Amino acid sequence: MNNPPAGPASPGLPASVKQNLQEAPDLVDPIFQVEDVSVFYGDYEAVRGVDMKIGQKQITALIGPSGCGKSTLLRCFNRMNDLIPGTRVGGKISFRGEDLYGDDVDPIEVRRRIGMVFQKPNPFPKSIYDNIAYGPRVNGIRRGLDDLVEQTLRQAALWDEVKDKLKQNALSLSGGQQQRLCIARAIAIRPEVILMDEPCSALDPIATAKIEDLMQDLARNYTIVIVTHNMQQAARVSDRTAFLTAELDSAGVRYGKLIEYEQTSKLFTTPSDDRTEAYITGRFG
Ligand SMILES: Nc1ncnc2c1ncn2[C@@H]1O[C@H](COP(=O)(O)OP(=O)(O)OP(=O)(O)O)[C@@H](O)[C@H]1O
Repeated sequence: MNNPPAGPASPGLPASVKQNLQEAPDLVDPIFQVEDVSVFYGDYEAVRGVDMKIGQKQITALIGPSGCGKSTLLRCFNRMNDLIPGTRVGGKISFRGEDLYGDDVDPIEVRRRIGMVFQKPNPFPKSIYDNIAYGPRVNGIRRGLDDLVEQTLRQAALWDEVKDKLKQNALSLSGGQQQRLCIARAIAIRPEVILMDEPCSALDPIATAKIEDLMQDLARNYTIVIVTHNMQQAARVSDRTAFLTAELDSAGVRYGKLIEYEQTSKLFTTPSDDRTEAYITGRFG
């Protein structure tokens, strides 16, 4: 992160996106604190030495070229990497001040508090209603499910489209509706954080716009961390952006590295590292 300033920035974002870049609130009281985090798949170090803080009720975007470790880093935030055999996380991630990887921490409880939405919509092959009610039922909620389902679908901006077909199979919905249902399923158990791994990459621009609007609504109550390949999306929705890239170490081994982490408005207008500027202007990646 010590490169000289990149000079006058000429990032390749459309003027409409640049005009709307907002100053993010200050990063006080972060919900996650990441200290010197490295992730290994067996002997391979996919991500090396990441330090960052994630703001509460903010949207944080992770961007960077393919293979730089965005999804790997994202999965660290709710211990999804634990589910991949041979994966090891070094360094420390604190969640609300507690070591997320501490011996007494239950990873299932972690994933209840920190939900995840994936690239490809993956509703259960059950009714729309049961997709939403599933998590609350598993958590012992039996009463008031109808209200909870309605409230959750409203929060996910899906109620009006599905209220007359709650018993219909969720797989009959469009891709964009399925993804909003997956977001609704994630928020039905009232998590504190929602992790999103390229949630719009399988969607058309109209469905993408709906998810982006939804994210901004949800950020009033939830912390969101999103991996996206779409820089305009990062610029449109996020408060802070982290740019990662893959570098070669002295032994010629590739590893993912955090290059710059800043307010989104700053990163996309006056990046301080040449590599960030090259990426956001489309000169590499
Ligand atoms: N389960 C795994 N086992 C071994 N190596 C993996 C595994 N998952 C990812 N990797 C490797 O770790 C590195 C980072 O991968 P990751 O998927 O996190 O990158 P990414 O930036 O999210 O990429 P993309 O944008 O293409 O999705 C890559 O070299 C990848 O091959």
